[in-house]
Amino acid sequence: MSKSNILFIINPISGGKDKLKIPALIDAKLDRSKFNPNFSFTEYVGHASEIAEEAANKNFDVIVAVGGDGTINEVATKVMQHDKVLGIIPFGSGNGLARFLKIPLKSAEAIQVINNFNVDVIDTGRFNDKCFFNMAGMGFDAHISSVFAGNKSRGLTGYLKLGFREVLNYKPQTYHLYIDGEKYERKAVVISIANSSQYGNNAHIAPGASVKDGLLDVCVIKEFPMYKLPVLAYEMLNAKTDHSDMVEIIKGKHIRIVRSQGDAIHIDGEPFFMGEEIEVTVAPLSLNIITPS
Ligand SMILES: Nc1ncnc2c1ncn2[C@@H]1O[C@H](COP(=O)(O)OP(=O)(O)OP(=O)(O)O)[C@@H](O)[C@H]1O
Repeated sequence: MSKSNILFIINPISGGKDKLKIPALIDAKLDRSKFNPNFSFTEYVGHASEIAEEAANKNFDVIVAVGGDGTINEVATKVMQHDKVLGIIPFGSGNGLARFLKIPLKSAEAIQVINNFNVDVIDTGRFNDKCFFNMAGMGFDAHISSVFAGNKSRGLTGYLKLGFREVLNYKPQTYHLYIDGEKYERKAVVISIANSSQYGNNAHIAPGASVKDGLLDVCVIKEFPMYKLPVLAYEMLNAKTDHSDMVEIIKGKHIRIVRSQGDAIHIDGEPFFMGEEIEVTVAPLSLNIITPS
């Protein structure tokens, strides 16, 4: 069997520590009878996407994102467009997609998953012209993401501090949702469109979501009194939001969202701005990805 050229794209600012040690660890653990490895470190936002595009146009068959959901998004978009294979070494703060796919968070074990080379195919989402792989949405979390983006370092603690500060002033919005022909009007704090079940850090907003069902889960977090925040956190950490009175989940293939004003949205946790109308679709079984068998 001929060896695959494999490129590891490492994001030095994503949440995990010790990324500089990754090349040495890969050198020690990667199965050289299957792979010829190469490494690149990202230097700015969007760089992972440029590196992945270049690698896909050269002779790399497998491209590995070493980072969190944002890095995975940039790399996976190019991998999918060029019909290559994506690998993940989770190194983010949340690692939503990696956790959902049960890719080990310990790097040595994640490298072993790559060595085993079990290639699966999963659904992906579109949010207007942008691809998403784990979760995209709008509302309070997107607002926080856009404020947090100015921070030099990532990490859960800073994110939580900012969240507590902003939550007191945040006002819910009214959204018009058109899901596979049905119309819903909802006042919400957050609208999340879930491909996998979880936001990251084992917070499951859409416990019944599957990346292989050709559907997206529209999760509406309704306005709720602050004292119920711990209840929502408990429900998410225990994957119980499908029975919550704070969260409504509607599955669909084609979703149009109309809101009163353009505002921040997030795509796999990274902030962008979009206008009042957003079209969301699913591309069933469209990404080749290495998962534990
Ligand atoms: N050298 C760099 N300097 C600044 N930003 C970078 C650099 N390299 C990559 N980025 C950006 O960092 C963003 C966030 O990375 P990533 O999502 O991997 O980490 P995270 O936010 O800690 O993880 P998670 O999304 O799982 O919580 C990516 O969108 C990427 O564009």
